[in-house]
Amino acid sequence: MSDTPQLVVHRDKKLMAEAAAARLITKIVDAQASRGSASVVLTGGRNGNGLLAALAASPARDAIDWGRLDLWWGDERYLPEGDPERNVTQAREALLDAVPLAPERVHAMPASDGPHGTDVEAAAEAYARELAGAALPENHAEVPSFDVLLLGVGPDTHVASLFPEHPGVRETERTVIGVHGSPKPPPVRVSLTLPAIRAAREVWLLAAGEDKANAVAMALAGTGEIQAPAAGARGRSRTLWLLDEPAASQLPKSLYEAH
Ligand SMILES: O=C1O[C@H](COP(=O)(O)O)[C@@H](O)[C@H](O)[C@H]1O
Repeated sequence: MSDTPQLVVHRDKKLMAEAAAARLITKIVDAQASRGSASVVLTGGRNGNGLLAALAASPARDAIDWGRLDLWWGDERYLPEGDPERNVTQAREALLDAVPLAPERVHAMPASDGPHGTDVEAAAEAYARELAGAALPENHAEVPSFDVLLLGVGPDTHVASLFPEHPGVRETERTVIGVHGSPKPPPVRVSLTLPAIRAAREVWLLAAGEDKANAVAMALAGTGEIQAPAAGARGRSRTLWLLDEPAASQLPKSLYEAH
């Protein structure tokens, strides 16, 4: 596990999204070149969707072999298929509908009008089975060895749908959970847990805007993961925080160099 997070701070959120998109394209192309395919876990939220929109606008997106990319989600709002608040709906609008993905490699989390109906626990178990089925024996884990797992950081330090002091952030066994009573609407969600997140090779945390400054400072100042879930999101080989200057404004300047 990479214990020391790396920080990259960009001038503003547009540059941050463009630079993160360029970084992700390179990472996917490299993984496809060395392992034949790549796997990325997408996040919802403003910064995750900003990255996807920047990727859609980049001419370099054609360097990716879209048919050899697996997409997973870190969390989902448990709503009907096509609901505009679902993370997958927003990702489709930002990027996925514009690129030639293999449909069987787009692993959206279940919807509330799907086979599990309102039973979000059954939906979480089904997604956990799908992840376990995709894990290779050499991964020695219940989830695939994701190349990059993206996480938007909420103003309260939540990542995926793991909220401060909420039961989900204490989960140590399961890889996917149903979330009830989320402090941020909608109240019912599906989320990867911290153990599943920590199986990724690289975890990239995205935060832009002054409303994220306190959360970023808390998570990077040694606050525990129960109080600040973002502090518990670490990759096996790298943990990278991608910020804009307003989001980094409460960090000591000695921690980073602005780009
Ligand atoms: O609800 C969610 O919020 C977070 C952060 O969103 P943001 O708009 O404050 O950047 C996101 O990471 C998560 O996937 C999403 O479901």
